[in-house]
Amino acid sequence: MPSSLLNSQPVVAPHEAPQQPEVPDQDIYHDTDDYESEDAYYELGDDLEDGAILTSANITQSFNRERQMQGGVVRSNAQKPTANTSSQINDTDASLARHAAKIKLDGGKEGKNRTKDKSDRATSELVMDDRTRVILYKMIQQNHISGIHGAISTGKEANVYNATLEPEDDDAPPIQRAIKIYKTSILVFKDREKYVTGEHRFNSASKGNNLRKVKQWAEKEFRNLKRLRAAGIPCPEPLLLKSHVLLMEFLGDKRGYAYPKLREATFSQESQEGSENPWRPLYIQLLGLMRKLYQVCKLVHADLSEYNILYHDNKLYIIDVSQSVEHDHPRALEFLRIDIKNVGDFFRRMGVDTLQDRTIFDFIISPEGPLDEPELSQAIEHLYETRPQVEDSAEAEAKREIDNEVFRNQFIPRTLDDVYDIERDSQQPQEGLIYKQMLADKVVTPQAAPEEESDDESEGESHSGGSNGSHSDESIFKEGRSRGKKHVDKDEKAAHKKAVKEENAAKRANKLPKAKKKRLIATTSSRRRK
Ligand SMILES: Nc1ncnc2c1ncn2[C@@H]1O[C@H](COP(=O)(O)OP(=O)(O)OP(=O)(O)O)[C@@H](O)[C@H]1O
Ligand SMILES: [Mg+2]
Repeated sequence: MPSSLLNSQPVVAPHEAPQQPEVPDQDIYHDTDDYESEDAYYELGDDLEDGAILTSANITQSFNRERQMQGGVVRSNAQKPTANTSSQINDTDASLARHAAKIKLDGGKEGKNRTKDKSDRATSELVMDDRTRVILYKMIQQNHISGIHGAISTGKEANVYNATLEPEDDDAPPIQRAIKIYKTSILVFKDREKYVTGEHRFNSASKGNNLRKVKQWAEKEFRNLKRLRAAGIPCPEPLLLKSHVLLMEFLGDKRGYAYPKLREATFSQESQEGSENPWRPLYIQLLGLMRKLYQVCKLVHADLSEYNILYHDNKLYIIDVSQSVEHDHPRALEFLRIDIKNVGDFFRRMGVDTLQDRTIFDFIISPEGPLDEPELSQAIEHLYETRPQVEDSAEAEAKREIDNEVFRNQFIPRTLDDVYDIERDSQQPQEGLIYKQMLADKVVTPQAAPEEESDDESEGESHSGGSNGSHSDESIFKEGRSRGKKHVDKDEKAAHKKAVKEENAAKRANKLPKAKKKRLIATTSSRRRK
């Protein structure tokens, strides 16, 4: 690949803000410092199918799109698009290809924590198309890594490789890194669609070719990992994102062995001999992390299980957050419920006395309560202490399982519009409502909505005491702010209408007449033309 192609100007992807400044070549990588503020992808040949040959035809398309995105401002060398039209993407570029020997995709550290799927060979080939190879070469050239030493995991959606960076100090051991490369194979897309659809961060970009979609997931993972880090949730630090290739901190030892997945965790002889099941503290730890993820990061993992948690030294590390969704995603609570089930199933298999799914669900989504350790663990212990006492019989166990099953199959409305019969539901104690978090439980103060809520003040006062189901059924509705002005007193409505009318009349008085405005526009634009 000729260097002229690599150095060509970046193309702004169609879904991004056109006013973004162009970035010089060295900034093509999103680095961790400026990433959050940067909402745009800057990428060469965004519109190409993965692995496609760069021909003069699609260069023209890409150039035209770029021009359109820049509001029709054509660059000075418009006749010569910066990409090389006479070469193909898999032409070798001497300066980059010399790095080829530093990339080893197969093998890796055999034996220890290595996961492989059936089509290992095919998948590693698939993921290493020309584009990916060039990205890796550039990472080496720009000294983000020094080499790749084999796969840690080759899966359906992504391969993860172990890479190292040689430190400046020759005596120091190499710095371990992990590189996750998302696959662009068509098979994985259908499954993933549900996480991106409804995700407001990705609304405008949800349509597009495979590469673009894969880039969204990579970007999602990068951003989500940053949020987790910011919240203090143990996870790999995301270091660099380039297209569908994510460079991150390596969770493992100095020799390049990754920490085991939770399902493969082993405990010291000592902790196994203790009276407590060694899995229990990990269960408590995980529930705390799930609450923090929801409350602080505003995310639901959406694929949480013993496979996406690494374990080391009594500590859990959350990984694989590319499918995680915002807590206001239409299906967030549904995904959360599945996460809770998977986590509970695993720990039950490990012999832990787990809490009911519904109890954990409420604990995670309740806005009140602690967000940090040790208070988080204490709050969970409190849930154990206060749970209804059930005998330890097979019958009681079956009942618990039925309760869990009922909860898992309960319909979770996305909004109150989805609720079939809110009045009927309101007759039930609010504790039992799966959508109770959607109901207003606080009085809306006059400051928050000065105009409409002033007459609710007196009503509100009497309910201001309790926020957790302490009010009567009726109060649920009184306290909530109804839509429209149905609840407003007639006289007040009239007064409001009058005030609005007067305001509009005042505005009209100062308004520039249409004809005058037109004349003004015409004269200024004709002057500009001259
Ligand atoms: N930062 C890291 N450090 C060490 N090992 C990692 C890291 N990230 C991932 N891994 C290893 O790679 C495996 C797969 O990673 P991950 O779960 O992120 O990929 P994936 O999206 O699940 O891929 P697939 O679902 O296709 O298998 C993990 O189980 C873990 O063993
Ligand atoms: Mg995974």
